[in-house]
Amino acid sequence: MISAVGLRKSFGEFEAVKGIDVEVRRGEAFGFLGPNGAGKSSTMRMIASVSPVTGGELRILGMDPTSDGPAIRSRIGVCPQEDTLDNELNVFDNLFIYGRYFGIDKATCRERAHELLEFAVLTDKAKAKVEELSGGMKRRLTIARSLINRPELLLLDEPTTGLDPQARHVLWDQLFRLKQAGVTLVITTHYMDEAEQLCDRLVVMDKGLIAAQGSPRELIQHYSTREVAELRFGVGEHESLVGKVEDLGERIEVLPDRLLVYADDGEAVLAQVHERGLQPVAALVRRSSLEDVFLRLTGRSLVD
Ligand SMILES: Nc1ncnc2c1ncn2[C@@H]1O[C@H](COP(=O)(O)OP(=O)(O)OP(=O)(O)O)[C@@H](O)[C@H]1O
Repeated sequence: MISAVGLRKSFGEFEAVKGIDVEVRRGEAFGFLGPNGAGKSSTMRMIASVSPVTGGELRILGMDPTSDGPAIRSRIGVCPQEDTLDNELNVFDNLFIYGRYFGIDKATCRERAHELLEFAVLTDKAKAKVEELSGGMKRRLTIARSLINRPELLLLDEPTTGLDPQARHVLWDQLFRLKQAGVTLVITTHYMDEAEQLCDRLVVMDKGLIAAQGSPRELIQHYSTREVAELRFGVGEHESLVGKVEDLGERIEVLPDRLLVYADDGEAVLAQVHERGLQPVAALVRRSSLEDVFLRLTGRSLVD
């Protein structure tokens, strides 16, 4: 569905994407995970064929965005980071009129708009003004709108940023259903839980480059241990305690407010910590996540 080789994007002197290789296969959910400024949106805009490629090769559905932009855009759906719904129109017309832009005939537009309202659980809001919708409803409508041309490939730029946890889960369910229906999804996110929930494969992006790629499980297995013991001591004590616990794990991370000890058996680490007479203010054991992968690869946290 997408093939990028040495893909680059520059804005003047500044290189936002510094040569990345990506292959997205039909039917999968593929993620670009990375912090703000990593180059995710710049990559998505090139894939959406709305921002010119500066260097390297890019093929979308086998076509070249430089020469085949209109043909590509007619076969993909794009859900941008910011809601771009038309506040002047009601919910139904946001779908109907958008469909007309694609040259779809009125009867088909009407039929699809009704179907999509149902899919987005917004049928009873058909006549409502956009401004009356909650943030979650607006995102669902934006996704519904991006499906009006029955795209094979759907691009979603940070689909759940700014939504509360419940609204995020409803949206994930909507995306999951699309995937089951065979739509290829490409998602950018800086939420590790979103990437873990939705993506079959993902790339971790940082500073315009790909730091790692694979399935969430592969990345965690490759770059982290099974578990992590999180130890919270008094403010300013963490650095000085590293020497007392570093032999307990395969790796240690010192964060401003806690020590992370990476080991396959986190409970055994905690037992040793207590045996050594150390008394953390708080301690817990959890499974490794993509956040740990990111920390290992970049020394930074995903969400700052
Ligand atoms: N039109 C532009 N002109 C100049 N610089 C830009 C432009 N668009 C993006 N950039 C810069 O390119 C870098 C990558 O931005 P991009 O939006 O692709 O990152 P991102 O990973 O999507 O981050 P975010 O999560 O904040 O959207 C940033 O440093 C940004 O300031």
